[in-house]
Amino acid sequence: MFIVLEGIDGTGKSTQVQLLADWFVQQGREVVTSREPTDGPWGKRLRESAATGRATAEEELELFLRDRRQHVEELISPSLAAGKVMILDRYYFSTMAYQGSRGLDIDEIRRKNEAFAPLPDHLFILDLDVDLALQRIGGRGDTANEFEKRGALQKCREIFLSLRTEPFAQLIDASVPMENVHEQIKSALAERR
Ligand SMILES: Nc1ncnc2c1ncn2[C@@H]1O[C@H](COP(=O)(O)OP(=O)(O)O)[C@@H](O)[C@H]1O
Ligand SMILES: Cc1cn([C@H]2C[C@H](O)[C@@H](COP(=O)(O)OP(=O)(O)O)O2)c(=O)[nH]c1=O
Repeated sequence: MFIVLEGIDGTGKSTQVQLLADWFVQQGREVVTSREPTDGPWGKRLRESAATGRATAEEELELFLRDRRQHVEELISPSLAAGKVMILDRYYFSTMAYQGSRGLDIDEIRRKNEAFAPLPDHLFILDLDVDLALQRIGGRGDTANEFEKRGALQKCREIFLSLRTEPFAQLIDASVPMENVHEQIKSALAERR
């Protein structure tokens, strides 16, 4: 089973990945969790470029694709082939949202990814107001840099919301306490099994 959690920064993805993984382990399932960008060489370069000043959108897209190709080959596909539950914190829907918000063509981003990246069985889109998300990660959105970030995140949120009609997608209200978000995800899984 391949499960992906998406949403803008601060929506609670890494919190929910951990809660969900613990729940599957309690059911006796073997679980693998991971995240993108990865901790591999391409992912490290992406985090560095974010720290040292941004690459162009095209360069970023290229790096995310390289990082993801390696992730699929080395971890995602082998884990699924072994019958494990694979839970990911971000996947190519983040590329559609973030690099799409920088002006790249969203359908083309999707095509380039789906050429090699398997579709998830479940995509949970954690949705939260941008101001609340920024509050959770400690940014108030009132410096020039944060103001710019706020606008970009707003676009990302809209792109994530547009994915809710995908047959494998489920919109999750991330504004409620974390235990309640976890319950929403578990009941969506139970309904679709
Ligand atoms: N449902 C929730 N309500 C309030 N705070 C939350 C909730 N879920 C997570 N948090 C807190 O918000 C912050 C961001 O959560 P995190 O899981 O790191 O988000 P993400 O991985 O999406 O960036 C953390 O401090 C976390 O403890
Ligand atoms: C996977 C992915 C992430 N990103 C961005 C989203 C985040 O701002 C950043 C991820 O960095 P990370 O440090 O993992 O942040 P978070 O804890 O919020 O997930 O990279 C893209 O722009 N494109 C992508 O394809």
